[in-house]
Amino acid sequence: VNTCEPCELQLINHGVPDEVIGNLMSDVAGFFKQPLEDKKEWSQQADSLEGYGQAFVVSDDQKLDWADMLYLQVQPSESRDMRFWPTRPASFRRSVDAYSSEARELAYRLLEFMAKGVGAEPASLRGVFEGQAQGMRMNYYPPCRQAADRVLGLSPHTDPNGLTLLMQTSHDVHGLQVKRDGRWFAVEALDGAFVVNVGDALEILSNGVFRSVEHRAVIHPTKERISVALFHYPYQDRMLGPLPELVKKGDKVQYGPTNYQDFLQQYFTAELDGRKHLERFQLE
Ligand SMILES: O=C(O)CCC(=O)C(=O)O
Ligand SMILES: [Fe+2]
Repeated sequence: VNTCEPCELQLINHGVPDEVIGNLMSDVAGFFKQPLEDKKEWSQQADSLEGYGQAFVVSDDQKLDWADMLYLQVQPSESRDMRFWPTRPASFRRSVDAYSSEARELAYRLLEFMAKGVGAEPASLRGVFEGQAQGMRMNYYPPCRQAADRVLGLSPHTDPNGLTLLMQTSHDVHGLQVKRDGRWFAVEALDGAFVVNVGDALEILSNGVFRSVEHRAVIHPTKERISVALFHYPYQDRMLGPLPELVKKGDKVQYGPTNYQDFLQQYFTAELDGRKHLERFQLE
C-alpha cells in the first residue's frame, strides 16, 4: 500500500490485467465515436434503466447534464438484457464481460480489506455483495468551450450501491470532483489506476463508518473525457441495515432496516441531488 500525496489516496496493486482494461476502454471509446444513428440502436426503452441515452431525466423542464451514457446490468450474467449490448465495436461484448468479472474480484477483495480495517470478519461485507448485481455506466463528456463553467457533466450525487470502481481515459483530463467539508476537490486520475468510491449501501451497512461520497463530474473546455463506473450492489432479497459487527461500540444506530429495492426505485426516479436521497433514510 502506498499513499498518494497530496490527495491521500491509498494505492494498492489492483490485479486487473492492463490488457483487459485497455480493451474495455478502447471499445467504449469506439462505441461513443459512432454516428448518433448507430448508437441509437441501443437506446433506452421505457421498460428499463439500461441502454444508451441520458441518465436521470425525470421531467421535460429540467436542465440536462452535458454527457451521453450507456448503462448495462452486467452481472450476474443471467440478468443481462442483450437488447442494450452494442455489437460494434465487434469485441465490445467480450471486453465488457472480461472486465466485469476481473473487476468484481477486485471489489470483493477491497470489501475484505475494509471489513478487516474496522476489526470485522473479512467475509462480513464480502458476503453482502458476492454474486450480486453489478452495473456498468459508461459516460461520455464532450468538450465545451462556451459552457464548461455553466453546465455539469454529471450533477452532484452519491452512488446508491456499495463500492464503485471508476476508470477513465485520458487521465490528464480532470473531471471527477468530490465534496469534502462543503468544498469541491478535483480527484487526480492516475494512469491505469481505479478510483474507488464508497456508495450509500456501504454507509448504511457500516452505520456511517464508511461515508458515501458526494461527487460530480465537470466538463473540459477542449478535451473529451470518458469514464466507466462499475457499481456493486448488495443483496436485495433481505432488508439492508447496519451489520452489528460494523457498528462501533457506543454509536447510535443511524439506519433502520431498509428495503433496498424501494431505496433504488426512489433513487432512479428522482433528479440527482447530492446526499439528500441517502439522508432521507437516516433515523431521526
Ligand atoms: O465521470 C466520472 O468520473 C463520475 C461518474 C459517476 O460518478 C457515475 O457514473 O456515477
Ligand atoms: Fe457516481
